[in-house]
Amino acid sequence: MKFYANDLTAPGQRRLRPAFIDEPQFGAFLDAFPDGVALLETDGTIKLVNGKLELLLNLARGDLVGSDLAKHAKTAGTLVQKLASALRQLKRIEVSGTLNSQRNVTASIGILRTPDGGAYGALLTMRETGRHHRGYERSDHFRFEAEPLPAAGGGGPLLTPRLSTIARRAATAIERGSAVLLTGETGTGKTELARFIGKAGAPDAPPFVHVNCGMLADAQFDAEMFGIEPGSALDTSTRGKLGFVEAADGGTLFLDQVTDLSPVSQMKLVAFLESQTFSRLGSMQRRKARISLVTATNAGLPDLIESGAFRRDLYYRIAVVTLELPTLRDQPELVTALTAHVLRRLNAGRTPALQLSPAFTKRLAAHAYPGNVRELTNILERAAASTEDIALAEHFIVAPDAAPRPSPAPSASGGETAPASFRDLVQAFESWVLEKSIAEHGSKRSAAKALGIDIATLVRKTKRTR
Ligand SMILES: Nc1ncnc2c1ncn2[C@@H]1O[C@H](COP(=O)(O)OP(=O)(O)OP(=O)(O)O)[C@@H](O)[C@H]1O
Repeated sequence: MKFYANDLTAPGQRRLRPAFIDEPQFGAFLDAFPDGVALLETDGTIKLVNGKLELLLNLARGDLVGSDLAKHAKTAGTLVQKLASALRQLKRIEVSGTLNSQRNVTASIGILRTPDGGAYGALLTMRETGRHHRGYERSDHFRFEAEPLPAAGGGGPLLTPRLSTIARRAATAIERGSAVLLTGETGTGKTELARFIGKAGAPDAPPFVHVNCGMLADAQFDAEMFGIEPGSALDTSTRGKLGFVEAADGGTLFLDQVTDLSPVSQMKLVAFLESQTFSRLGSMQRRKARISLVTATNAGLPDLIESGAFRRDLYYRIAVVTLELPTLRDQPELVTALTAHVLRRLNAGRTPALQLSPAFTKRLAAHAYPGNVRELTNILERAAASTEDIALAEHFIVAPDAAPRPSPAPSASGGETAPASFRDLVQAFESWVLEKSIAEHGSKRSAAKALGIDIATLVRKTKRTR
């Protein structure tokens, strides 16, 4: 069987043989490949693509077949342009890069030749090497060389013995296919740890998809989590949409602030976790998801479950292994190590270098850090911004949010200041109630529910009181 035919319109040139392309078994054969594959004419016309390539490029088969490969560089990414120009020059090429679908790939163009050396087509292959979801924030990986705390594998979080044990337990649970729930106060490093155990950012790492559940409105839940089928009635872009679950396939789905999900979204999440399958919006096809599930919250889960704000059945599914991260005030060795680490970063390229006075260091050691690691970093960054060289006690500035709050009801005697108006007093009291409730319940959504007001009202009122 010949895979090519002489082109009648251009004698001497060969083209991919149509009969071969049209074989239905051949399409099924290509679809069975785990990598993206396409067959092309030497002029760049795409003749055949498999399902994996559609997914990688986030383009529908109908848009690809019959079109010029170069045409898709804008939508799919500049890497496609490199492949197209290599094909135009009939050159073999292998390139790596990130596509606009946020997938990291290695792709190649191989030229198909007849026994006499004439080119008659090309084979494009594309292999995924790891990916991150759009909107996902990559935090810097820390390289901490100083003793006594090692950074995980030369990058990732600084690990105290307690954090190391937690990381090990989490990794073992993930290996065994158990869902891991990370709890702990804000800024204790739940996200940092989730990234570490999910190997996020490492070369050739499996996908790690970070979903901030507080940003997932009910109306967008299905489209964001499960995606939109390309070409379906719901697909306004005609290219479909890659959902978080599909993007995490083969890697980790990290649901941050999972307690911020509304009851309806919680119910949908239970259904997905129960069946481990999902359908893209606009498609009936059930798809299997192979994901490791890691969730996190800084809210008091037992109270949320007790009050009915968080579904008990969802809790049992996500909390197969629950690990609580210790606070910074419980790990003085982490304060020392992080301080050295952050100072090194701040002093890179800074002259004169920032130094900490004994008084400043003493305050660092004595502080309670309600905002944990995030707060320590902020305190050091504030000091760096407020002094040229030496951070003195006066440069130890705690943000108003973390400082002890003044009494909500100003004294009626007024003292030296003018008495506040009734409206101001009411607003001050209201803001105190709201902030206390948010701190107690761990999220604005849960606080709104507990107070019996809707989330929009709460957000509006907290903005007004800032
Ligand atoms: N052990 C650690 N080593 C180095 N940096 C850390 C460590 N723990 C936390 N951090 C840094 O502190 C900041 C806050 O950490 P992270 O976002 O992981 O906290 P969190 O527990 O997820 O907070 P929240 O509950 O508010 O979402 C980040 O910049 C993170 O990189």
